[in-house]
Amino acid sequence: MGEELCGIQVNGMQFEYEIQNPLFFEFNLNISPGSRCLLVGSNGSGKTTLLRILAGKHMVGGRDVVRVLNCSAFHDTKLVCGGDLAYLGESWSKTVGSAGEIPLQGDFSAEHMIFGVEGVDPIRREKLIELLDIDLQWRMHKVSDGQRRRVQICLGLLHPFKVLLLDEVTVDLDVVARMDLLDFFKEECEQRGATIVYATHIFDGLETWATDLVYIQEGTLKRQEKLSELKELKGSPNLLSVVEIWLRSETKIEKKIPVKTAVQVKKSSPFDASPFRSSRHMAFYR
Ligand SMILES: Nc1ncnc2c1ncn2[C@@H]1O[C@H](COP(=O)(O)OP(=O)(O)OP(=O)(O)O)[C@@H](O)[C@H]1O
Repeated sequence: MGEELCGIQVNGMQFEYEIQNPLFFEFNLNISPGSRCLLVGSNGSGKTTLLRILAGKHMVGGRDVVRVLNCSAFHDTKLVCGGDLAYLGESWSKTVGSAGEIPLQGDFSAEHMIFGVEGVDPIRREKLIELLDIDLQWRMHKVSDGQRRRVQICLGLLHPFKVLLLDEVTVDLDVVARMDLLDFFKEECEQRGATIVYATHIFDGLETWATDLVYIQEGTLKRQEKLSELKELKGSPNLLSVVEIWLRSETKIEKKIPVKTAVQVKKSSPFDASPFRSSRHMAFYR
């Protein structure tokens, strides 16, 4: 199969953060090229984890399990290095000891960062700077969250991606920037055949933007449909109300995990490994 015919395929994927409790088990997904696919699900359903796996940030199974553009998302590093696979997710941050993740606020100018990326088409760069209304003199330690986010998005889009994975990136943007960006993404799919997977809880304007929808619950694929064929959308005011009904009617999923995978663990108190176990340690958090 030629690369251009491939989008994203996941075949029998298993992934767990905790060995006795896989988040994804025998998970399959097929996203065709040129789609603008919304990834929906409640908090903790696995959207970010799935996008990070598709972005090659976790090694999951062998080379055949997670395929993007007919390459292994994790093993074929040329996907990301060459710019074909782009991921825009969590905001720039760094981990600082006990403070955890804090926003990265070095004194860099927007110009320094954007023009520091090599091999970029200057016309595409100008277009993105204008689209995102970026002032090249912005210093990253003195701008608002939304302004910093615009620079991050610009950097992520400088190379003409073939597959773009978006994790709630428009959340800090004002309504104009968000709508302009969505129009740009639509253009990229229609003109270049790019594929986009977009995880979000904000559905405004997405009924006409998206072509496909994937709904997951607790790591299980519940629905995958063309938006134009989504029956519920015909009888509902908007996508928000359709998704709201799905999420409100969720019931616990029992995963059929083979006994040898479901390692039996000794019953222990949830506080055994907790930093809050000792009241002496709690003093740090007062
Ligand atoms: N680093 C981690 N270690 C252990 N468990 C994790 C880790 N990250 C996520 N999880 C768990 O995996 C599950 C899926 O999390 P994930 O962040 O993928 O969900 P999500 O659908 O993106 O949620 P949200 O809508 O809140 O962003 C959650 O139950 C979460 O607690």
